[in-house]
Amino acid sequence: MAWRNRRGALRAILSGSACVRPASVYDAISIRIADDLGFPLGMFGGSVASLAILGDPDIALITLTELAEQMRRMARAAALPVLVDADHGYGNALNVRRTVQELEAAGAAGLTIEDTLLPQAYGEASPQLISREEGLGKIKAALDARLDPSLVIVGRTGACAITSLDDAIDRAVAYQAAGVDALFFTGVKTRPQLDAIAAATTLPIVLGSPPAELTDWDYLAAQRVRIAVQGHAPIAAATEAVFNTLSAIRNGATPKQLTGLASAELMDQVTRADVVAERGAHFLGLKRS
Ligand SMILES: O=C([O-])CC(=O)C(=O)O
Ligand SMILES: [Mg+2]
Repeated sequence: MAWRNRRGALRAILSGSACVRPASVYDAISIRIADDLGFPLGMFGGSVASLAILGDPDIALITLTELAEQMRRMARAAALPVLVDADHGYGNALNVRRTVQELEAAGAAGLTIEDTLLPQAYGEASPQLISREEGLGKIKAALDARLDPSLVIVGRTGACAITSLDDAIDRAVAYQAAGVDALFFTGVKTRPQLDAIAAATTLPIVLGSPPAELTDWDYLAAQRVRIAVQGHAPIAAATEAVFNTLSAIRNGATPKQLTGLASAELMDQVTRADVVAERGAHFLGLKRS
């Protein structure tokens, strides 16, 4: 089955020896561009899902149905494997099971479940974690829900930035023992922190948007970091482009005066115009121009 190939490709990254920098993807066009540019992996962040679908910041207003539908659209548009940020799994451990089922059916190659308390708690300005026990229950539920054993389940902890490095390691060791395929850490700031994490665990590591001190890919690879997320610049670039284009039009520019637009060739490429024309000829009796 085609999904299995994508999941196999993500597994090959995790079991390889290099540190991959995924493309931040969020819709059908962005995943096709990432695929055409030769990225080996797409990352569908919860923050960009919120932006692309709701135009909202990353505050857990998005629903599982909306996330899964967007993943389905991307999986249809390109075969690039996608690692989905499934946040806290959209509820408790039983909701996590449902989240895994929906994202698996939508064609995700893998997904991450994190231990951040979401949505934000009443009266708490700074992020909180759920307990280690509840986090572990969610991870076990995620593993239990998987029908295709090749679907990659990543246990993610934000403890480094919220509680402590020791807590992050403690949680990761528990997720590892439960059987996750990889460990995702956010908030790791220094080499000694990463060294300690790598020494205490054995699974492949995913790092969320690492700081400058952690951008030597060979060093990261040597610490078993297989995926280093690079933020989500493409949707910011797209927002700037739409803003500039609409500003110019609003200020009186004619279509010919606009700059920074995709060429006709690029638009044909992202819409797979050749393939569509081929199908039109085969199935609809259309003459190719
Ligand atoms: O997935 C990432 O790169 C970080 C994250 O949690 C998000 O953007 O929602
Ligand atoms: Mg997120």
